[in-house]
Amino acid sequence: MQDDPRTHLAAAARDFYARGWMLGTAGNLSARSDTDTFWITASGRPKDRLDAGDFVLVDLRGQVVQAPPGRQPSAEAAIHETIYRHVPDARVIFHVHSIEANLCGHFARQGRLRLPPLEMLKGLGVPDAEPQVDLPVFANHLNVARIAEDMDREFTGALPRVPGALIHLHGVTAWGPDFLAARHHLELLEYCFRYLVQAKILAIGV
Ligand SMILES: CSCCC(=O)C(=O)COP(=O)(O)O
Ligand SMILES: [Zn+2]
Repeated sequence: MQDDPRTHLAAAARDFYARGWMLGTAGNLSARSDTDTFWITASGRPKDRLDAGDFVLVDLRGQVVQAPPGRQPSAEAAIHETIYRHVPDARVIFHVHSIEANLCGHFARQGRLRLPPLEMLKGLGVPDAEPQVDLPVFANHLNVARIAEDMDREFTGALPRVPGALIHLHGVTAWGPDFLAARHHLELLEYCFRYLVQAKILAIGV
């Protein structure tokens, strides 16, 4: 049970809820199970109290493989599928709704958010001395399939240099090869967002 991905996902959700990133059932988390399937949070569940009955096993074509009674996969499972199909080393995906991520969408230009050139970017796999790195920003759509299609098109051209993406006025998604790396990537992106918001308030050019 200790190594059940659902245990790790529930613990991550409690942590993110406590940080104010998954309030009011917002967000969804997933982890690859084997080559073709992943566990994802069921839709509409409170993220501070998930248990094994709050996860659905789906395959990379969106088919439900195993679901507890009355549970549907996250409405945003198609976004997770798209990332798993394109990013071979993504095995854990965290999607959360923080205030700072949503404010930073307003700083994006032409579907890109320039990240601040901080030392912290090394933790996102950018070791450059003077980094100029953009995070992809996707339009939000009521029809989640459209977001996934936009992401599929973009990632078919090139994968983002950092393991994450923003959906405007919605939230951020970060991924990694394991639970710890995915959490670090999410924390580092959220740190960048807080920095950008503070820099704007202080009128510091980034
Ligand atoms: C109140 S959050 C609105 C839906 C959303 O964006 C989200 O992340 C949660 O959707 P889910 O179906 O995974 O519960
Ligand atoms: Zn969402």
